[in-house]
Amino acid sequence: MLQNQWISTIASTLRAFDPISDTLDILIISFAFYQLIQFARKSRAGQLVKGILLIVVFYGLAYMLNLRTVTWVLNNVLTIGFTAAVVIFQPELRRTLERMGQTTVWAGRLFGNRRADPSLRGVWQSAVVAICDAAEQLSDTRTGALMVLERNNNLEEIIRTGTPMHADVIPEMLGTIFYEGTPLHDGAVVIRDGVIVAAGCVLPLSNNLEMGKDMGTRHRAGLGMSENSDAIVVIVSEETGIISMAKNGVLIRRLDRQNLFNLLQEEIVPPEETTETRVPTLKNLLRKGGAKSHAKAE
Ligand SMILES: Nc1ncnc2c1ncn2[C@@H]1O[C@H](COP(=O)(O)OP(=O)(O)OP(=O)(O)O)[C@@H](O)[C@H]1O
Repeated sequence: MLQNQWISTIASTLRAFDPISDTLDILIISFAFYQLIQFARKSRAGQLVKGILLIVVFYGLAYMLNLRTVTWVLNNVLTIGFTAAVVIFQPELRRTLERMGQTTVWAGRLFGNRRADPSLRGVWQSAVVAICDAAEQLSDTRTGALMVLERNNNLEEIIRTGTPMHADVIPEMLGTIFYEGTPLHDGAVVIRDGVIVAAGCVLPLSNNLEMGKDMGTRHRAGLGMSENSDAIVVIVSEETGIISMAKNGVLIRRLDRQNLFNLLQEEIVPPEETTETRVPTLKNLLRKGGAKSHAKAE
């Protein structure tokens, strides 16, 4: 009897299946679950998600066995727990939403993706050479350094914690900033569009428990910055002289000048302008539109 009921339910569900909208439905839900699992795995919310799943399983069992009081308690625990989780994991959720908002290449270009702006290619190319030269020299002299290379995520809040400046990226300038004893040597330098825009900046520290004991707070700050934004961070250890690069919460260690150059070239230097990349950005169109109307007015 129960079996027949199940079969007729499945049959009616299959009959109502719309290949287009239902496939889309399944794909969206699968993607959402995949993102949720990724979020749980990457953040400290992993244990919490396991706990919630356990409560959901108990809730299902209690419901099937018609345990009314247990069902009522678990129902309330889940409702309150969900609200509490949103409050407790607000930073992680915010970061995840910000990551989702990070534009794809095309959308990025449309809204003015600096990473793909060919007009910055020259300035970034010489900045990358200077950063590599400086990192090598600082490593030789065991001078600690922290350099944040801004990409698409705006680092205005970080810049505000330091001293604003506008200086070309040259090895001598970086060497002077990080020379112990100078007022700006503590903290990080922020480089935007191939120009040093601030020094002595305070970065968010990473909570990563897997970081080696041989790494101090400088590395923790560099890693934290890369977890909280799409910036690339170059770190020179004061103790060991080891050069590292942090990207998306991953630290690549023991780089020599050539390795660092190759990585930065790939990550930071905008590609050469070709007919394919010559896509008008919304920003440029607005700028051009503004310039035209300005010219007409004159
Ligand atoms: N939150 C932060 N933001 C920016 N810079 C930081 C931050 N925390 C530490 N630093 C930088 O790191 C320096 C101190 O780091 P610490 O002494 O822990 O590292 P260390 O022992 O020199 O090791 P290593 O350089 O190998 O990481 C500070 O002087 C400062 O310049």
